[in-house]
Amino acid sequence: MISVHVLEDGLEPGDNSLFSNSTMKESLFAFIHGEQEMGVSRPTCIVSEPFAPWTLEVAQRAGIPRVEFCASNAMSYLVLINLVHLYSEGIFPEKGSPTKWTTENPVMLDHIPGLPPFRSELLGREIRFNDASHPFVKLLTEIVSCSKHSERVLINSVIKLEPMAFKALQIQGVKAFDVGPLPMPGKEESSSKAECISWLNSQGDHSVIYIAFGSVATLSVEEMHELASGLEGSGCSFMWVIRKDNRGEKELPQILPEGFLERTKDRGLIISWAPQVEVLSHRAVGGFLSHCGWNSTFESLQEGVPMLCCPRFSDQRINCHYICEQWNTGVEVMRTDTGGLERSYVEAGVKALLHGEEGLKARHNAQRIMAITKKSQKEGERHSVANLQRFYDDMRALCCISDNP
Ligand SMILES: O=c1ccn([C@@H]2O[C@H](COP(=O)(O)OP(=O)(O)O[C@H]3O[C@H](CO)[C@@H](O)[C@H](O)[C@H]3O)[C@@H](O)[C@H]2O)c(=O)[nH]1
Repeated sequence: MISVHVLEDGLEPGDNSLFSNSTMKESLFAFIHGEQEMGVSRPTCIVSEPFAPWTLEVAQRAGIPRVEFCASNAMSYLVLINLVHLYSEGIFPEKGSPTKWTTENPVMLDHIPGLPPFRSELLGREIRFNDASHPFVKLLTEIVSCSKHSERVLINSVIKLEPMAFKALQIQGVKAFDVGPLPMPGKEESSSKAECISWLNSQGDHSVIYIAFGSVATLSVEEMHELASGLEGSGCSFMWVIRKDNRGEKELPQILPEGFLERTKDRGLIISWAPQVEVLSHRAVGGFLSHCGWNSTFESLQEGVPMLCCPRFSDQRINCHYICEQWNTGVEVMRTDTGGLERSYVEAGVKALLHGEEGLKARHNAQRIMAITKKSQKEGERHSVANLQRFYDDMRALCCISDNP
């Protein structure tokens, strides 16, 4: 049974200072201490997000282990804990000096022990730093140090999908456990479920492109226009999630090209939140245009749906690399020189995925991976469940907790 306790964080609404916060530190310690006093349900460990290194100090004060949970995959975790090392190798140009590498002119990085060389552009612009005093670099240094003190790292992935990254973690001494895929909690607006499914029921097999950018990434109005025009030009049916927070106070006609809704009303459905897993498992869905968030990537693989990749930031480039180059379960939308969306590229990508040779191959590979996932589930011994149990047993042993305290 899971019981949820809400702790005081001392933050103003909208303040996301998760990384270091003394109120949270004290609240968490007081909570653990209180539970320990009561004895019956004393915590065995702290399971912490890597980006909250302050939880290590709380765990040490409470005398319990800290374990990390990585909501993304093993490769992303590996990159995270090696970034400071990459910075110190000088792979990022000094301010003012000519760029050593760019997206257009990538170089191969071979600095991560245990990992084959990978293309530099997998590391997005937002994490390319050359200044050791930058707050992000300082945070990373703390993350790396805490990671070394973590008993285990639970990763929301499966080893069969990324054996090399798990191997590299092992080589680097990280005790990584694959515990994915973990189910995602539903969201309130799933009341659109009946509408979505009934609309999909009226569409042909594999004829619909589903478009969603997860819960964080947003598109500018210009990008919305390019995406909409590309969809229109493709002539394909589409289901498009435009979150309320991505349109603010504006109504749909204000953020989409003039007349777009009217012209596409017979073949398009726009909603503010979809029952994504149900949508992906529907026979009518032929492809998923996605930002490549890890959960979306995983869900698409589990349902055998090929992807049209449009990564935005963070681990999404790594996920896109897996999709397009390792598993071959999708294709990437071409970008403009400045990295933006362009209608003709969107149109070409949608057509290629739904009707082209590349799309057919991607679907075939996605279905092959889906079959592997389903098979291992059927065998009843889901590796991840076994790993979670093993982790739990280990933590209990570490804390010397018996069943009858
Ligand atoms: O209309 C929608 C849109 C999304 N989802 C669900 O929301 C989740 C979205 O997760 P994900 O694809 O991982 O995207 P984000 O929510 O943006 O995830 C953040 O966290 C991920 C895990 O760390 C990272 O991989 C991403 O880069 C980061 O943006 C998935 O389970 C979807 O099924 C819905 O149910 N309905």
